[in-house]
Amino acid sequence: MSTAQAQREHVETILHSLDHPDGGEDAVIERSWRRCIDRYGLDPTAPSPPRYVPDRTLREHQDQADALIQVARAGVEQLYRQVTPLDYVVLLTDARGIAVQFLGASSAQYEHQRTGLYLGADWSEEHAGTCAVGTCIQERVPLTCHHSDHFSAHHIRLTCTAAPVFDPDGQLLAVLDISAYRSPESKASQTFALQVVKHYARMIEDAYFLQRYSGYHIVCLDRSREFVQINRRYLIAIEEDGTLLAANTAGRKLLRHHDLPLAGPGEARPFRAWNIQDLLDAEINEVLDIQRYSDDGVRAFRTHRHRELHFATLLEPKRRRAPSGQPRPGDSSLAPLEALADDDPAMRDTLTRAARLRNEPINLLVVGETGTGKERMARALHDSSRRRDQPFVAINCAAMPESLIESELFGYEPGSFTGANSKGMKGLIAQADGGTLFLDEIGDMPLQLQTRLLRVLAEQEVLPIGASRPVKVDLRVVAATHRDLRTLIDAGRFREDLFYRLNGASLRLPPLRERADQGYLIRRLFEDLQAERGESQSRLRGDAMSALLAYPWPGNIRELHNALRYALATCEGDEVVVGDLPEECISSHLAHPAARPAETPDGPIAGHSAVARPQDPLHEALRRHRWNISAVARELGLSRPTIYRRMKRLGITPPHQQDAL
Ligand SMILES: Nc1ncnc2c1ncn2[C@@H]1O[C@H](COP(=O)(O)OP(=O)(O)OP(=O)(O)O)[C@@H](O)[C@H]1O
Repeated sequence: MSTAQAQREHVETILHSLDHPDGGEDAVIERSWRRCIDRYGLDPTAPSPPRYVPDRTLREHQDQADALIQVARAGVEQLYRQVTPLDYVVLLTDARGIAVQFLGASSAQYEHQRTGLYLGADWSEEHAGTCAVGTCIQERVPLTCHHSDHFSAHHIRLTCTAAPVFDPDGQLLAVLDISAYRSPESKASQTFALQVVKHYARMIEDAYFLQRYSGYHIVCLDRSREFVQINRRYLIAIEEDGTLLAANTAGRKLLRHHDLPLAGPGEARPFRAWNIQDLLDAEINEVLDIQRYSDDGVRAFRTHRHRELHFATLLEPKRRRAPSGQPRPGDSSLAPLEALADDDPAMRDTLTRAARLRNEPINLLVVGETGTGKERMARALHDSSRRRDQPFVAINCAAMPESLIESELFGYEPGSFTGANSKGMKGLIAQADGGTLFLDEIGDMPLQLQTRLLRVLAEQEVLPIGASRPVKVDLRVVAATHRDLRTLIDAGRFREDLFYRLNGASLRLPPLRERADQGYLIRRLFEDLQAERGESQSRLRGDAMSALLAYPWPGNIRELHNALRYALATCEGDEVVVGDLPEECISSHLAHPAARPAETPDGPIAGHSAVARPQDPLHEALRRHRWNISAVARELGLSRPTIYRRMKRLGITPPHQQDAL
């Protein structure tokens, strides 16, 4: 049959089946065809060239799926090795159907790209019509979309089999797909493909689950004693007291079967409402001590509800906060990165990525608001990397006068321009040879220098001003910006090709106001300042700490740093108390935490004005205590002379003295 004839027949089949739905075994496909017509308004006869997202969008999708891609890598490669002799390619898409990982024979790259079986292709049903990935996303089930199951007549030579990968909350995370251009006519020929893809999707899902809950006890259950150690069918993560935290897909089914419905999409009951003892007829100690009380690390328990026999093993928690890029236990080289944060989830994700990337031969872009610690991150990356004994050279592209940037960066030969040093100068880029070049505020680099920098990065060599021969350099570049480089690119102020060179991967730093580990940062900054002042006696009293924690910090860690520096400089003795903090922190402490003075976005901390306003905290406290200086001193933790000094500085005169003036 000719292709045109096959396509015509295909369209007729679709239209006929929509008029006479039989709800048979291909009900999933029929539902999808109906969506294509009714919901997306697609036409099966219309040409449907593959749709690719732009490179930068692909990179965003890959960044978002990074944790999964890393975990899935070994599984995807293993699957590819199994199916490549049968001429399949392997795709991993995110939950929106964008292919974020692809493995296929490079000799057929043109065909892959033409068909859309390639990185960056959009296989959502809305765009591609009925297809394995898109329909799997809609239906949330493994399926094969074979030949004319595809909605578009242009896809009918393909056979594609996909299975969903769910995250521990039951949300769709990704879709794993294998596809081939040639296959037997019968759909039954793909039964084995379906089993294989389901198997690998489950392996990836479980690996992701184990990694995400590696800081907790994980109970592994199976109906067979022999298999529980190797199969680990049901995985349930629990707290020390048995509270249920999460379960893999099979585990969630098991719990539902025992009338313990868990919060998944659309389910109301929160996970933490249950305890492992609601499922198993066992004391929590018996579960946590499985290893101790059995020879082979396996114990049998019955379920409460159906008295079913299950065999259990237990995975012990690993250290909770270690970035997963940690190569071997006890590796102290990660300490500089580890020190940047405590238990803030966004920072932990960034640090995990940073740990993984620290020795990769790619350039990194650190993004975040002003003062969120971008330079600190660049330094920590350097100190954690194999380049740590080589130079770290930091350049602020915004602070350097434009006329100097070129010579500072690239250096110059003796006598190459008027005013130049007669001995010539080694540029900063060459000084960073072997180490890390940190380019801060890269968005402010003039366009003409961007072109030269691009050449340095592409060729790994630098041409000093006035020199005829370039000098080889071995660089790892970490660039940072608080600007949206994409907007600058669109405005023609930043070179897109340079952006891609610099953005081998990006690391995002959250603003201070969103960080959950503010207490940790305060303690660290306080210690740093003490070290800077060469002292170690001072301590931060509880009320000062509470005031700092309650203060609604904006995005900038530098403001917090300045507040502590001010407090250490003005405190009496070796204790910083709430009254030593800048006025606005005291004010916020005394009033409601939300009553925040007007912000000065990038400037220094406001509020050190020499003239007291009636709403100034000291003024307020004095009025509240009816000008009883001892009471105010007690509340602010300051001595009476300090209160008097501050009153003088702020020009505050008690009412009873005003008459005397
Ligand atoms: N994780 C951290 N732990 C302790 N101090 C930090 C941390 N991150 C930043 N700081 C401190 O906050 C201040 C600002 O940090 P840094 O200069 O690295 O920020 P930045 O984002 O590069 O700033 P800018 O946008 O102005 O260039 C510095 O005083 C730094 O020491």
